[in-house]
Amino acid sequence: MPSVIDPCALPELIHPDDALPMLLKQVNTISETTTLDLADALDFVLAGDIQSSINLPPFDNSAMDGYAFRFSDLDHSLSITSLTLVGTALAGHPFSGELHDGCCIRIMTGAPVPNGLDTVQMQELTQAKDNRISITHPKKQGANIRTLGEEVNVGQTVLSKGTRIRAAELGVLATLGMDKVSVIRKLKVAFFSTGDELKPVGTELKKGQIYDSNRYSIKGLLSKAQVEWLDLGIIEDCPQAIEQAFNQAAQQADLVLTSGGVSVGDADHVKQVLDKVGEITFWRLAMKPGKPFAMGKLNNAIFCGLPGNPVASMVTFYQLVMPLIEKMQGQGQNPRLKVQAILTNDIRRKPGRVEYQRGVLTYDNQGQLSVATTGAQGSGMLTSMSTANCFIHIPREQGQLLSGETVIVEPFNFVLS
Ligand SMILES: Nc1nc2c(c(=O)[nH]1)N[C@H]1C(S)=C(S)[C@@H](COP(=O)(O)OP(=O)(O)OC[C@H]3O[C@@H](n4cnc5c(N)ncnc54)[C@H](O)[C@@H]3O)O[C@H]1N2
Ligand code: MOO
Repeated sequence: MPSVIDPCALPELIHPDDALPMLLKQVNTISETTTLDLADALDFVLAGDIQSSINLPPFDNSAMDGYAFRFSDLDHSLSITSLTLVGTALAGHPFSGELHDGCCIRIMTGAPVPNGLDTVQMQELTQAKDNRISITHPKKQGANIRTLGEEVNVGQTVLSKGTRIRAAELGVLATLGMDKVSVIRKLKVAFFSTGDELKPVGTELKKGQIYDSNRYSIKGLLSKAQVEWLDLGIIEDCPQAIEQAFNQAAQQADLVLTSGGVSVGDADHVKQVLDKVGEITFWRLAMKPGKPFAMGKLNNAIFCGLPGNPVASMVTFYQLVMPLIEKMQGQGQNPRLKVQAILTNDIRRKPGRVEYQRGVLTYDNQGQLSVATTGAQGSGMLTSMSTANCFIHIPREQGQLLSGETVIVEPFNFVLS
């Protein structure tokens, strides 16, 4: 029984592992699709399965620069056979001459292997003298040939609905010869910061004011998530102004994100306004940072209220909003990689909330994964996110941790890197 509990860990707080399915249950995938030129499709999500209309490779071709011949023409009582050179095949320029017994052709990587020849030997294992080529025997018939359809057959499903088109998928679609692709339209996300203390960058600060950093980190995250975003700026701590911004955001977006004003302070109006003009699905999670995270609905839009503390807003975006965006965009959930690592410093903490400490994960020359925290973990210290390459996941009931203990680490994926 732990002696001291985190005073912020009220019993009614929802475990983030329970919050995520609740959150995902509230959202549907966008049904509208659009057809794009392949060149414009990067980072969109496929609206349907992709079946190949061709075989890959479309013809037998050489995997090496060398010589093509019939395996049966080799004298298998020897280890080297001399064959007669009768022509050349280059990529894009097939050989079209006669092939008699005991002949070979010079062939380059990617060139079609003529009907009747069945094996290629790489140039380095051959010797050319005039039109005679001495070939060191390959181990087997068919060596160094990439055969028709060995990767993909006509009609085969190559990519599934819900796949995000990354560089590799763009290339795969091009390999299939597709110039157009049907995708799910981009999610529209509106966001604003709340807080009378917030000033835009490029202006001068008066006493008590700070710069609005959250709109920038959230914009960065939204850009990585490949959504269409609408920045509604900084909204003052005034219920009427927040209500007006909510209405504007909900008219234009599928998802409305705010930062700040979701805790219990006298100027924290976001939750009350949401309660008035929309509906609250849940509020306050047993997570650190990120406790006051709120989720709800604003007319047809989904609402997520991120806490104002800059690290809390990024952590809740990554842990909760990102999976929600993935679902709304029709993408399968990206499984988050988690690994075990040896902690190299003590962590003092009280049980009560799941914690996402910022860490630096390293792989040492003994083949060991080690992790150190980035230092002070205040949820206002955004430099801790910038220094980190991973989260150290600490379970709700865990008390302090000592150097040398094994911890679970979640390396940042492309959204945070
Ligand atoms: N009595 C309690 N106080 C607090 C609690 C609590 O449970 N009881 N929770 C704490 C936790 S945990 C968090 S996280 C914060 C979150 O509060 P809010 O979401 O209401 O955020 P604000 O009060 O508006 O701001 C918190 C903090 O962050 C700064 N901030 C806000 N917006 C931005 C921005 N866009 N860019 C940069 N920095 C921002 C703001 O100035 C405050 O310092 O509440 C705790 N309090
Ligand atoms: O722990 Mo709060 O959730 O970020 O400061």
